[in-house]
Amino acid sequence: MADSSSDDLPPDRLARNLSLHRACEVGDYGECERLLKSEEGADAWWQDPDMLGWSALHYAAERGHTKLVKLLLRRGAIWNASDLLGKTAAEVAWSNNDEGTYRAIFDEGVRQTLLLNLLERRAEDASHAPSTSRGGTSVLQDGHLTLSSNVDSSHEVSASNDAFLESRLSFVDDPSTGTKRCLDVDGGLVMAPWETDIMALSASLLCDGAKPDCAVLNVGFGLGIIDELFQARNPPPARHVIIEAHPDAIAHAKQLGWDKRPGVELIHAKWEDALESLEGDFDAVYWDTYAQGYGELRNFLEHLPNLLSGPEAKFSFFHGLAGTNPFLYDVYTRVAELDLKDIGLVTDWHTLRPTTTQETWQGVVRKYWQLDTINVPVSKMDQSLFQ
Ligand SMILES: C[S@@+](CC[C@H](N)C(=O)[O-])C[C@H]1O[C@@H](n2cnc3c(N)ncnc32)[C@H](O)[C@@H]1O
Repeated sequence: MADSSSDDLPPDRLARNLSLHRACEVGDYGECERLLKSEEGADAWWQDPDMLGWSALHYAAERGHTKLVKLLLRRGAIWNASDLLGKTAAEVAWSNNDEGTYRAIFDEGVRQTLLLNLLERRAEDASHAPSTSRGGTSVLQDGHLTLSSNVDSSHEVSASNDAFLESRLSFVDDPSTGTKRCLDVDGGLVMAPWETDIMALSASLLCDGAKPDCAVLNVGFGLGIIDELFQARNPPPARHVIIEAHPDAIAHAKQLGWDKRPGVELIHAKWEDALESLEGDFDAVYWDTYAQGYGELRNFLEHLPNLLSGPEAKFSFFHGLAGTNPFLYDVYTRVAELDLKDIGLVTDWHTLRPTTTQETWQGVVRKYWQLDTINVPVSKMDQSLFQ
């Protein structure tokens, strides 16, 4: 929630903010316009700490006043502000089956996120903000989306790719399957067997129908689950490149013999560095790293056109961005789709209902996945560009 307790506000401003909330509740568009217009007006972003942290947007969304929702968004309402229970206005609309209002907030979220991504890319050289997707709170801390959260994970290694790569990993028994899982130094789950179904779907979306002597690139070894799935194909890929940056993950891969498998090239480097010298015409490319967020995925996309072998080549990635909040997850799905379109790729989303149990999260610092279904993408060059 925005940091503004009622005690901090002068009484007249507090009164105007409360009036705005009441006007939003009853759908008085004219009164809202009046309150928001004047220089001394109400704050569209203000959240009432005495009312569960609701904002004017929550009230307007709850009552289905779509036109008012749009007005508030134009006048500074925060599209992804959550109340004290963690609910955004869009989720309130969704729970009322109000698709129109949900859509209005969703569109604004996509617009703002794309804009922020663009600005961030321009400012990239000046400051490279740390970000998280896997491992960190699903509430992103990278400036793309800032939703208040009770969990402060900024001190954890998953908040910075460099800090993560300098810290130790442990490969330990997974309590739900007995096979291995990989944890970071803070107990963040880097990779675990519950994701095997997701990896299997991704591998089959990428490789079904590929030519027998295909070339695949996997970024991020983790437990090597998707790599095993690529190798299990008949015949296995003629060329199988794995880029992995963490020394402990490389050691684990070597222990499993990945450095000696025929056709496999195990590259110990950050993908950001490895791609500079990687010769590649890949038929399938998969991206799944850790302690990186949407900004890094977007940077990776810029390399994709050079990596893909041609119109039939495919790309996929682990979409865990905002994996604890269905609304933000939807926004990221759309933003990724638009960014992929920007580089000439068309994306199909396949949904999967992953199975997790209580044991999946035993001994783990945070449950980074809490949604019922995951969106698994497969992208291919827009065929209409070749006609
Ligand atoms: C979630 S795991 C990948 C899991 C894998 N898909 C599997 O099936 O087991 C993420 C991996 O990405 C690696 N990684 C993190 N940052 C990286 C970077 N900048 N470049 C390359 N690999 C990176 C981590 O060390 C980790 O091994």
